[in-house]
Amino acid sequence: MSDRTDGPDRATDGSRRAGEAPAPSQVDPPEGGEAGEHGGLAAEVRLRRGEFTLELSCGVPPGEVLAVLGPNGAGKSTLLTALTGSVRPEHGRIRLANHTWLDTRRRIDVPTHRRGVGLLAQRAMLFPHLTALDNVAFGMRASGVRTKPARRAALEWLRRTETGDLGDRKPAELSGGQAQRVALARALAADPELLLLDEPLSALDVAAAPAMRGLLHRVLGQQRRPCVLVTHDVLDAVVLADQVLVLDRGAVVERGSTQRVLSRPRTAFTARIAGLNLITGTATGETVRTPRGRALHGSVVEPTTPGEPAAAVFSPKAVAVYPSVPEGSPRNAIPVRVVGMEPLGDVIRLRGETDSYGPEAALAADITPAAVAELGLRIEDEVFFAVKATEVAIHPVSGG
Ligand SMILES: Nc1ncnc2c1ncn2[C@@H]1O[C@H](COP(=O)(O)OP(=O)(O)OP(=O)(O)O)[C@@H](O)[C@H]1O
Repeated sequence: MSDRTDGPDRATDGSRRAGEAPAPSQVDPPEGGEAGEHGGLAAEVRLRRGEFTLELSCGVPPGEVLAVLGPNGAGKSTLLTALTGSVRPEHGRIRLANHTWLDTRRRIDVPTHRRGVGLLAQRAMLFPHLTALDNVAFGMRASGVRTKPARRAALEWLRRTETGDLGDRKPAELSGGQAQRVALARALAADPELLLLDEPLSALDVAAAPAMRGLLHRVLGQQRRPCVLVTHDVLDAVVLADQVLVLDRGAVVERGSTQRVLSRPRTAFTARIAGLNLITGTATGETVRTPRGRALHGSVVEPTTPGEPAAAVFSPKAVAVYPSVPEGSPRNAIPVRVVGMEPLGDVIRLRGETDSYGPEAALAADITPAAVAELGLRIEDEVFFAVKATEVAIHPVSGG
């Protein structure tokens, strides 16, 4: 994600100013279906940028967080620009509860400053000449709230973001983590209908990020707005999101509850961020047969139809490493070339590549330093990654 360019000359990061009602012509009677019915977000967009096309639909019920994940260039920022209104899709409809922000068929396109979007970007982008308190009060002041009540409300938001004692400080006197908390208070104080979190922790150092993640968890848990979180960090999705949507090349490749998507990945990208091994092929009973004719035996965790695309998923912890095919063992034995070794807590993560299983067969095994030493392992060694069938979960690839 790139930094947002919304400078401090824009009220509340492009949010609708507090108390400002949406334009009456864009207020629709409630309609059935999707998240919009419940006051949530319902969006479907098709947006071209040069050679790239983003085409998706998504919904977020009120109070829920949707994490958008995906490799670089997948279209995550583009989705946010469509939601904020800074780029107009060729086709689409975006609704928040009974407000239509975009309907290309009906020629409705509510401008950014009239959409109720609260944005927390990578960097806080506070007004440098204002105190933290006045930064938070700014949106309310700009929409006509008098100084005293605006400051009172701002102080309450600072308290909720655990920065109540920092109200008198200027941004230059705040740490990165403190400034980001104040920016969160500012985004929430604008009373947005939709909260967008654009890599909100990626610019924080390793000490500040976990604390801010914890704060976001508490604050998001208390509020009723739908929230879209773009992140590269799977931990953000695990801690903060109810639902996950994985984008690749402008399309949704996986979606569902965070727990389901990350425990049963369907794509190599999701498996990698979830820290799992994935081999894809076609289902044949309790086996996944790879395009190169290999079979991986496992346990079916979601019913598959013979011949349909299926994934075999297993944890690096379940892998044992052998210098040759383990004899007489009911294990899958996958020939790999060791391409990397790195410490991971008290184990060593071994990275292996195999040509025999398929294009995405980069696999990991977590073994003890003692085992690495005993095997005398070196990069480029040819070994076998062995995994018991009971440790391999088989599920269909379609239907995400
Ligand atoms: N203004 C633009 N004009 C043309 N193409 C663009 C423009 N902005 C983005 N793109 C292209 O759109 C695609 C999606 O970009 P986008 O920034 O949405 O991806 P992303 O998932 O946010 O990536 P990252 O994780 O690297 O931030 C890329 O191929 C990018 O080159």
